[in-house]
Amino acid sequence: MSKQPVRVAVTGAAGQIGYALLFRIASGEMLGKDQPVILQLLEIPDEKAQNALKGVIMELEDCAFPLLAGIEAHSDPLQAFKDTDYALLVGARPRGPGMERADLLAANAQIFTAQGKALNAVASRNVKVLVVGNPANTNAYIAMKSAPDLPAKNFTAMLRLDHNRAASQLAAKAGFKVGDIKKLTVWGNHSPTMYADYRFATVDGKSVKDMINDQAWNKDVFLPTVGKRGAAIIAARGLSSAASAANAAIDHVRDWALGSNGEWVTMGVPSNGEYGIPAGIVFGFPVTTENGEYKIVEGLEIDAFSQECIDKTLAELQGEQDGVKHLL
Ligand SMILES: NC(=O)c1ccc[n+]([C@@H]2O[C@H](COP(=O)([O-])OP(=O)(O)OC[C@H]3O[C@@H](n4cnc5c(N)ncnc54)[C@H](O)[C@@H]3O)[C@@H](O)[C@H]2O)c1
Ligand SMILES: O=C(O)C[C@H](O)C(=O)O
Repeated sequence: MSKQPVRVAVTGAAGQIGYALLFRIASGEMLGKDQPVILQLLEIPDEKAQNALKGVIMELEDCAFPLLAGIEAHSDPLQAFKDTDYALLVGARPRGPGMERADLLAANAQIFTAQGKALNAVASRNVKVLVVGNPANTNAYIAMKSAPDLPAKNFTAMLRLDHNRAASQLAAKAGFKVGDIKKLTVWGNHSPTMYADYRFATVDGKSVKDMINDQAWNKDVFLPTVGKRGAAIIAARGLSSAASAANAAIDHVRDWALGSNGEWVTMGVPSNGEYGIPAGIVFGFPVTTENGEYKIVEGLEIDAFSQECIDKTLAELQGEQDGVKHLL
């Protein structure tokens, strides 16, 4: 018997990431090749954005995806999030010329407060939320705080792009196949302060740290390369990463919904105090996923260098989250 469709809301649906994301969701790459989906797409109430969204919908129709059970276009989050099972919050206010970081935080706080409230009011009580729009961890925190009737654990931020970038850099350095790496993680904020940690990583049971055995490369090449990869792509393309970000969103939600088969993946999730991260901070952690739930991998040893890196990214996040407290 065929499955009932699930509802997937995507915000910023006419943007760059949306264009790289929607077709893959509709083809079954995110929730499985047997799972019909209804897309509930949100764009700003602006003629140009709504027209662009119409064009994207025409293209979705023209793909004749057998799993695409419906498409809706909206400009109001209360309609876009109605009964939704998944919400991918991609749309955000980009930093404009002369805009200070505090202005960016405030502009996004407004968007994610409204969207959190709308999810609280109308989404499925089990909605799984992924925030992609930057600053992703803080936006997820704002949405979570604005949705007190939904489980806090259902609000997550995207660190998977950092995780995938780290895997790829390590594979190139040590000469293994990128898909063979296990037990890699990225701690903290989706920003240049993130800490990509390969101390526990293995390939065919062998330690990646031992294979590389070069702490200077870790500190001076690997971490800055992964941390500044987004900026390097903007410099090269003149636009921020979109296909790789959409790919990471697919990976994040697929593993959350369908399970990681015991493997570690990185998700930005609200802390319950693990590793000394204050409760409620949305932080990148290693997790395993099963039956639609994630579980933070606990008990890992944190050495002095790692603690220093974790403290730095935590301090940045606390600064961001303190900066929006008065708006919540
Ligand atoms: N977490 C990550 O790893 C990661 C990676 C890459 C990009 N990003 C972020 O993702 C976001 C989207 O990137 P993009 O390249 O698609 O940008 P984009 O500017 O091409 O598209 C964003 C879209 O969101 C829409 N939008 C803005 N505010 C909205 C709102 N309140 N409701 C609904 N839609 C809204 C805009 O109209 C636009 O169409 C940016 O914030 C970017 O910095 C995050
Ligand atoms: O949009 C950006 O500022 C960069 C993006 O978060 C990325 O990591 O590629």
